[in-house]
Amino acid sequence: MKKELQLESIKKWLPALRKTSEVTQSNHPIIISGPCSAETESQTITTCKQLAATGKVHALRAGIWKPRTRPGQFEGVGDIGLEWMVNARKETGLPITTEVATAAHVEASLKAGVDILWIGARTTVNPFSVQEIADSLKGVDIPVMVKNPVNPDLELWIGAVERLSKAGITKMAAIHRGFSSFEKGPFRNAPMWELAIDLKTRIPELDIICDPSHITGARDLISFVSQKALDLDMVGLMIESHITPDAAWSDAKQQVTPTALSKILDALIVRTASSDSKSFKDTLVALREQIDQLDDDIMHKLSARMKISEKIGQYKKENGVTILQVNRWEEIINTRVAMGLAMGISEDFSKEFLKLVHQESIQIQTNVMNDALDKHANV
Ligand SMILES: C=C(O[C@@H]1C=C(C(=O)O)C=C[C@H]1O)C(=O)O
Repeated sequence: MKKELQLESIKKWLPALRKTSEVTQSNHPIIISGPCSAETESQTITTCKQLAATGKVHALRAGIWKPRTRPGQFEGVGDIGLEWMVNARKETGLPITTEVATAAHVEASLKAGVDILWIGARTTVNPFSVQEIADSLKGVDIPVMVKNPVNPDLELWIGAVERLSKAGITKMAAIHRGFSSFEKGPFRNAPMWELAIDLKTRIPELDIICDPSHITGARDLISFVSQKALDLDMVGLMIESHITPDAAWSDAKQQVTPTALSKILDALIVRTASSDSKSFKDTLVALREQIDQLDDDIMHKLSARMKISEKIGQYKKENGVTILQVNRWEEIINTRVAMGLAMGISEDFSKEFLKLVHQESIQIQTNVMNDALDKHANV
């Protein structure tokens, strides 16, 4: 059972940032950019000025306190960096945002007049830290963005939003930066888009921004992930930029120059969440009716399959035969995957889908074998 959300009102504040740039169309993504870390005053200010000159950036970011995996790496310049950011705002007129991980960071950022705060993935993961930040923000009306936790736990992500909401923060957004995974894939952090989709479903009023820099960890892949984020109706992108990315003191591989950022943004296709065209709507309705019918068929077939599995379970019980039948299962996987491939269904999808069906089938037979009183208990 999903727990009821403990949220006060969430106000949409990100769209108002559009007026800070030349790109003001209502569906255009909100772009937040700036260096991974503020390194020197000139690096910070020059990067920010070049970003502002593109006319495509709505807010400036820079890390001042950097959580690093191992000690001995560059851990940020500390409070002095806030002054540089404030100067960057003065030079560009753009709002500034930085990451806070402790009450002391919040205090320093508020004192300096930072416009927007964000909570990083390594902080969202820890309810003590999130609560400390929430407590330090009581009575303060500042926008806060919450990155997903490093592990794929939607409840932790939602929990952080709830803690801030209970502290009275109303201007919030989520940042999707991907999830650490043991198995290394093509990206630095696995996007696991389904978690962002689940968050959007659970809290529709919470805007989501994508952070393709941290998902990819590689500048060449940023365009691809950015486009996907827009096509999943995310409202904006946070992309790291640096005047000389290869010489950056942190995350060199994923930063881009302001010029490269501008090119990435120009190439993005911005689509709208809906269309007013009558013929589009009519066609969509007709196609969705076909999907409804097919889903109806699929659900009936699944139900029929589970009923047969239940019968098999009963029969196995009477004959003292085990539930799991590996040979039969292997045969099913092999034949269905081949069938799927011939029909244009990917191997990954067929395998995942069949695994779920098998799990449920085993569960049903387990219930039969054990005469489980509660048929829904996962025993
Ligand atoms: C249904 C059976 O039991 C299990 C479930 C299977 C299925 O859902 O297709 C296949 C093999 C068994 O692991 C069976 O033995 O046929």
